[in-house]
Amino acid sequence: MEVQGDIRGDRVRCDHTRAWSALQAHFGQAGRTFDVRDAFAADPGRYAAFSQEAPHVFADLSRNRVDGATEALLFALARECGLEAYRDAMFAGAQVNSTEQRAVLHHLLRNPAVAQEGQAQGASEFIANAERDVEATRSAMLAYAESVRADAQITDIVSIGIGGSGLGPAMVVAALEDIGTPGKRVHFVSNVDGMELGTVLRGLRPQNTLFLVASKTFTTAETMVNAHAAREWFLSLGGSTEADAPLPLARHFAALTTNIEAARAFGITTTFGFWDWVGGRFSLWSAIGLPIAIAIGAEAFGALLAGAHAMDQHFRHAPLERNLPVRLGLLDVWYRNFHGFTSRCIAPYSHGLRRLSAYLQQLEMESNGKGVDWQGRALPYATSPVVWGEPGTNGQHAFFQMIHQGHDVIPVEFIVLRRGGRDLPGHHPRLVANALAQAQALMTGRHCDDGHRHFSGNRPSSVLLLEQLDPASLGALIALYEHRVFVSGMLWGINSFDQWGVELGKQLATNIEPRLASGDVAGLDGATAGLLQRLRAGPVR
Ligand SMILES: O=P(O)(O)OC[C@H]1O[C@H](O)[C@H](O)[C@@H](O)[C@@H]1O
Repeated sequence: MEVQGDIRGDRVRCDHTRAWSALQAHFGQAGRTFDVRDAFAADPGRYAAFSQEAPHVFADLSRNRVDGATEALLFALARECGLEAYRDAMFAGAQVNSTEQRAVLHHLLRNPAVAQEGQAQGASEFIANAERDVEATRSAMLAYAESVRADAQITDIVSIGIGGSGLGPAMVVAALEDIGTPGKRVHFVSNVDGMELGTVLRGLRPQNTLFLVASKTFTTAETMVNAHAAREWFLSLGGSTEADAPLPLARHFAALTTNIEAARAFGITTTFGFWDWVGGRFSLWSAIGLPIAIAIGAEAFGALLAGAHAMDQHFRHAPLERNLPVRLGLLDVWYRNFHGFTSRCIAPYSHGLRRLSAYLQQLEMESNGKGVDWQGRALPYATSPVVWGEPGTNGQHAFFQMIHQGHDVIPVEFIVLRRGGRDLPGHHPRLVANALAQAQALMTGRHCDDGHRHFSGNRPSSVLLLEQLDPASLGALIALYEHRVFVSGMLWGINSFDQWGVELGKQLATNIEPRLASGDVAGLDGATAGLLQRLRAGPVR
């Protein structure tokens, strides 16, 4: 298929720029000793200058260790690296996933123009074809979702998928459970540990269950093992592979995949496709989002897409200085490579967002946890921070001790909703007060001569404020994170869209599994051989 040119040659790695050297000097002179409290005292306009409006999201970045001079250098860095041209090239369909020679076009999945106008003006043939495919698949998938919602016989939907084929839908369905369809339970199964699927199946009846097998490749070992086990369960309880039988497999299984042939070979006739230009961790907007569409309906799914599209437009068109994904991505580089902060804590003050950290771990760490640049050269600097977290206020009673008083500085991202989900009097104000208090405590600290009670302060945090947790806000929030990862990954000179680092372990597991039965330890390292022999002292089954 024809795609736009390969623009790798236009990239400049961050450490090969003048701005990088200038930032190093700036860090030595001012960055290392920067105190946010002094910055507020010196600049009454600081809150406004470091606030950023974006679609559905308002960000307060004022409690970070940056000032105008720092940001000016970071914007210069972005420009020298060629961020704007690279961003535009991604949107135009260039093969920014260079190690797999693939375009990166998940944004097309949420572009309403694809449905309204068909082919965009001036789009390449490749993009025009992709847009047609998107529209056809989206209509079919949403019609199917509505038919499942209207089907009173189906009470339980079991989505089997892992990584990008599980985390996004599971996170979104949890976040939007308030608008979930009554009478439909959506379950997610990822782990190859039979405890997970077994526990879900225990409460189900085959005639009331729809299985969705979600796998981009339709080869992922965990998903295939679980899908085959689900199939066995279904057939053992009266299901049949015959189309005209009373309980046909074809009616109770659907597949979401780029590998339609493999799904058909499995016996699944209802399939919804997507394409190699949708990375797994960017795929919840595609057919992989079918469990979401069943849970919340086609209209709300459309609102999720529209929120993400609004953020796409902001990222494409806002000047760098007022561009929220850009400002956050640059902050990530500043913290990781100059301050040397190794992790970032995600603290959503929202029970609905309880799976957000897990989702972001894949999005950020699988995208940017790389050690070589796009040409395969070893990088002399760190890339992705560790991303972790738990919803507030739970985290406060667990690990916030370390964030307030531990040796490491850990920037925190507070996610706060103006309006809470359920109207239980008093809960939401208390939740919000806690988020604001934590951010305040981290920054201001509190002097005490007793070292145990001393809070050093000057601990950075950001606040992302949403009106409420609705589909549009959630779509915008997720797209914000996607683009932020693009920005920092671009500056670091890495390919944010491959994941070669997951391959070796998969291959070794394939080699080890038969050895658990045979006991053959030939050629294994001492530790693996020792553990294998110990495990064989009793049956592993
Ligand atoms: O959707 P699948 O092909 O089943 O892949 C599921 C997941 O497994 C892979 O190993 C990758 O690490 C992920 O990026 C991917 O999302």
